[in-house]
Amino acid sequence: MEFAEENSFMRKSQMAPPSRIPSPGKGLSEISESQGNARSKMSRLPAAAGVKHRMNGPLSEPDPKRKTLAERAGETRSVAAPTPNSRALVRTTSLVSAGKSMSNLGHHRNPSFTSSVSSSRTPSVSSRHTSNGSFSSSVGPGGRPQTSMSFNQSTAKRPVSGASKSRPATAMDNHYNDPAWDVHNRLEDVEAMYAELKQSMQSTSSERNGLEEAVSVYKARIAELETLRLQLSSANKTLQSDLDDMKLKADSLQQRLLTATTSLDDQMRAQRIEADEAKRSHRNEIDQLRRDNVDEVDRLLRLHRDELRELERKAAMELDDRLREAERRNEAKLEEERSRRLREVQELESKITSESQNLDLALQRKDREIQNMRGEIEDIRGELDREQTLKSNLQHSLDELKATSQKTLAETSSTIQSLESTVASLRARIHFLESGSKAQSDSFAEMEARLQEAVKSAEVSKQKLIKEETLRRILFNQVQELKGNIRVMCRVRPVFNAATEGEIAKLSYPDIDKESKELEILGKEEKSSLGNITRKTHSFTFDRVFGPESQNQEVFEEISQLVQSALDGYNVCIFCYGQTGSGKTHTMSSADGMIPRATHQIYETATNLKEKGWTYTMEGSFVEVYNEEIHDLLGNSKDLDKKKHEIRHDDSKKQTFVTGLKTVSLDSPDTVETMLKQAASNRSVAATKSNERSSRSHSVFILKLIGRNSTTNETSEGTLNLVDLAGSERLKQSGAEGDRMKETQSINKSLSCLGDVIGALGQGKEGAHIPYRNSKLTYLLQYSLGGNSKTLMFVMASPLEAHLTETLTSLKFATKVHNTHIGTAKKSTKVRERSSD
Ligand SMILES: Nc1ncnc2c1ncn2[C@@H]1O[C@H](COP(=O)(O)OP(=O)(O)OP(=O)(O)O)[C@@H](O)[C@H]1O
Repeated sequence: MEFAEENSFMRKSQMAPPSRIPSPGKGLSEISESQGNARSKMSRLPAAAGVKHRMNGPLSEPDPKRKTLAERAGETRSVAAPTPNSRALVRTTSLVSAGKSMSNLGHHRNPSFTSSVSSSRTPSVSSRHTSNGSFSSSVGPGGRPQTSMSFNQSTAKRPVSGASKSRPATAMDNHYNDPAWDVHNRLEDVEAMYAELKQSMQSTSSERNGLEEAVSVYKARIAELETLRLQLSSANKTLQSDLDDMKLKADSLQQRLLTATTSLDDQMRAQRIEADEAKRSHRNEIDQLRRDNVDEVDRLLRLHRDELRELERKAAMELDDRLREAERRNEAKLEEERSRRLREVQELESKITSESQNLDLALQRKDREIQNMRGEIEDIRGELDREQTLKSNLQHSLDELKATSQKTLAETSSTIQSLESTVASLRARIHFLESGSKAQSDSFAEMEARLQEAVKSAEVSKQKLIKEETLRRILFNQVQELKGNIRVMCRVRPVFNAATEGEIAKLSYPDIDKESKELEILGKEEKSSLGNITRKTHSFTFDRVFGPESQNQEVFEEISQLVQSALDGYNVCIFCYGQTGSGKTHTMSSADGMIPRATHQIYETATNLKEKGWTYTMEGSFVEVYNEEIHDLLGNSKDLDKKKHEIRHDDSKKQTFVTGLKTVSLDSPDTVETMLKQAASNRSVAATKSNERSSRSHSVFILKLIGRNSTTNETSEGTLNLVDLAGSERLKQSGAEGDRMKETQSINKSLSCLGDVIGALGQGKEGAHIPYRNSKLTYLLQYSLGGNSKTLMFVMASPLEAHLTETLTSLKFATKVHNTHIGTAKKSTKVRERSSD
């Protein structure tokens, strides 16, 4: 706003800039000077015609060398005011000039003043012209416009002018020379001229007064303008100082802006660093959290599994205990009861025996008594017969005897009755004893019912276990997915003989005491353009790094979870990648390598899963991919390089078959050993034909696991592929020729295709083309790479300096694979390099 006002002020002041206003003083002095010049020139000019030209010159055409009024406006005013004389001398021209100036001024400043001046000037000029015209017509034939000044000069200077001698004769000269010169008339003329001149003088003086008045007005105007100029210059100064201030302010503002920008940059940099730091720490926290989660889930799973196992064990033990206890109790009870019953039976038997003996004795006695009685009766009858005569006498005795025998008979029958009742009571006793064994059988039934109950609760526990198993499978798969569907682990083989194997590379394991995920390798010496020798430290991070001391057992612990995934119905691929002699075969197919360990685990787990309703069938096949051809390592060794095998895919079931391949049903862990031996022998037969077959071909052990749960009707089909890749150093086409060249090209092609497939899978684009068909190896593993399948790559590293370049190449390839994530997101890592002198 301040600026705008100042600018408007400037604009206003420019409307009448001092430089454009003709300074009256200047104008006057200018005219005076020009008049003076004209005068001096006139004095030198020979002809009046020349005077006319010079008189008009300054008025009509300003000398181009002279400074303009505007230029002079800035100069110090040193011109002296014109003297009255000079004013008088130049008044005519001054009038014209002043008139013009005033006219100009008037145009710009004071129209009223201009009109007054011009109105007063015009008649005067016209009268002057008239007089000049009449004068000139009277004094010269040229009719030149003569000024009073020129007239005076010419009249004053004529007699003494040297120029008269040379100048051409004028009318005047003729008059002088004319003898008929009429002095009287001439005097009259002169008087008339004088009167006219006087009149002219008067009018001139009135004009002069007007002019003076104009000059005073003009001076006032000058003073005003001077004040204005001073004001303007002070305003200018103020503006200048304001401008300087503003410049200073602008400078300081610029400085502050610069400082602010720098500090903003610093702040932004600091914030960016902070953000990076926060991001890094956030990422670390997430990783830590994920790891913690995985550990926690692992721990929970372990706990859960332990608990389940404990529960199962407890339930089984409890069941066993209860059964045993029940049995024991029943047995004891039974034994007790039996012995009691036996005792009772024995007692009864002994009782019965003794009673029957008593009865027998009594019967014998009674029999004897009866015999005796019968003898007696016989005796009596004989006596009766003998004493029949003595009948009357003896009749009485006979009656008595009869009565006695009847009494004895009654007694005997009562004894028999009592014996019969004893037998009946004994029978009742036996019956009672028989009813005791019924109670026993009731207790058996009760025990049976309890047993059934226990069996039922065992069945419920079993169902619970089956459900828990399904849940475990889901949770387990989630844990595996959290760990990433593609994992890369590194294993460094030990140095076998430091004396013969040469220099050992500088490998270090920075976090060996913590997570064992990092590996650092000091690279080869490099010479810079300045001649400095440096060695780069290459840092790698994988899911796990196994040092030279690691054993196959330790390595297997890391992959056992993936083996479990195969049992749970997922496709799993475990690769070994690295140069020849780096330990691929040792890790994969040695006696305690991953293949035998995996199959052992599968047998064990499958057995444990039986009680959860799962039954598994396992089929194994072992193939070799050599020169882009499939060979059956379990087939006849003679057919190894001859028989053609084709890969076929069942897209609906997402399964792969190889035609003409021998498949072995693995019903015991020993079958695997036999299988591995046969594969190794087939390879060694092939090795006689072209050296080192194992390092020139890929071997793939395929284990198909088909599970069925009779309780839940669930099924699962998983495949475990254990792949021992060809030596990666063959990627170098180092002068290989013939068969070797073909092998090299095949290995090169299949390994780069494997990288391409993993890379394409890692991009995770739905429906994107995955180049499985580009090599036999990737085509064979089509359904075991990508999708829900899980992949683990072991990168094998040699610890020798001589193998350093190959080792670094392998580790860089593995890092690329590690940075790929299939299915679930995972942490990305980089190969870090730092130089050291
Ligand atoms: N971690 C290890 N511990 C002990 N010995 C090992 C280890 N790694 C490798 N070896 C031994 O080193 C030798 C070479 O290993 P191996 O044959 O496994 O290498 P490779 O990478 O399979 O080679 P190729 O590509 O020729 O098959 C073998 O004698 C093996 O037993």
